Amino acid sequence: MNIALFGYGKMGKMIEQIALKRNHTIVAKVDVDTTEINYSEIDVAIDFSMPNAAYGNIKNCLEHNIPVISGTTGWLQDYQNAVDLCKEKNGAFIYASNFSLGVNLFFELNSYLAKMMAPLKQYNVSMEEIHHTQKLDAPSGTAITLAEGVINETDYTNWKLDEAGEQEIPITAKRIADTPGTHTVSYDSEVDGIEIKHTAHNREGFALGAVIAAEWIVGKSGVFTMKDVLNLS
Ligand SMILES: NC(=O)c1ccc[n+]([C@@H]2O[C@H](COP(=O)([O-])OP(=O)(O)OC[C@H]3O[C@@H](n4cnc5c(N)ncnc54)[C@H](O)[C@@H]3O)[C@@H](O)[C@H]2O)c1
Ligand SMILES: O=C(O)C1=N[C@H](C(=O)O)CCC1
Repeated sequence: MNIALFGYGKMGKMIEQIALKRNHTIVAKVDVDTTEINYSEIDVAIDFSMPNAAYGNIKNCLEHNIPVISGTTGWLQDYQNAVDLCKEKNGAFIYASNFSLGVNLFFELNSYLAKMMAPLKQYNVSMEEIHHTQKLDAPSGTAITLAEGVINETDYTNWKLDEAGEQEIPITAKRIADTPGTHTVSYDSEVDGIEIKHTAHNREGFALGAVIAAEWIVGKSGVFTMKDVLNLS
C-alpha cells in the first residue's frame, strides 16, 4: 500500500517504521514546510499532525478521494465538518483519539464499569491523564473519549478540566517528561475506591493500530471508528 504521512514528528516517524515492516511504501512525508503533494500515488493518508493542521489535511485528502486515518487530537470542533465532507465525497475516514488495541479494550472496560456504577450514587468518578511535556492539548483526546463513555452510561452530563461542578466529570491533566500516555478512571466513595488504569510503555501500540486501520479502510467508504476496525461489540 502507498501511504502518505501527514505530520512527520514523533508519531509520523514511528508509523513509518511499522508501515515499512508490514511491507508498505511511504510515498509522502508531509510536514509544515511541504509545498507539493502528488495525491495520485497515495492509497491512504495517515494524519498525526497538530490540532490547527489536522482538519486542513483531512479536507485536502477527502477532496482528492484519499481515505484518511486521523490520530491528531485537539481539532474536534471540526469533526462534524469532516464527517459531512466524507459523506458528500463518498470517501472513507476514521478518527480515533487512541489507536492502540489496549486502549480500545480499555474503552470497552470503561463503558462496562460505568454501566455497573450508574445506580451507585455514593461513588464519584474522576479521571487523570499523564503525558509528555510537548503535548499541546489538554485534556488528552483519550481522556475525552473515556469521559464520553461514562456520560453515555450515567447521569454525568459533561467533563471539565480540574474543578468540576455537579454532574461533571473532573479530569486532571499532568505533564511529565517522556510519558507516552497514562489514563486512570477512578470511582470513590467514603468507604472505598475502584480504579482502572491503562499505561502506554511506548508509542508503538498507537502506530501499529493506525497502520492496521489504514490497511482496513482501503476499498471501503464511510465514516468508521476503531470499534469497526477491531470488530469490538
Ligand atoms: N490517536 C492516537 O493514538 C495518538 C497517539 C499519539 C499521538 N496522538 C496525537 O497525534 C498528534 C501528533 O503527535 P506527535 O507526538 O507525533 O507530535 P509531534 O509534535 O512530534 O509531531 C507533529 C508534527 O506535525 C507537524 N505539522 C505541523 N503542521 C503541519 C501541517 N500543516 N501538515 C503536516 N504536518 C504538520 C509538525 O511540524 C510535527 O512534525 C498529536 O495531536 C497527538 O495528540 C494521537
Ligand atoms: O502523545 C500524545 O499526544 C498522545 N495523544 C493522544 C491523546 O491525546 O489521547 C493519545 C495518547 C498519546
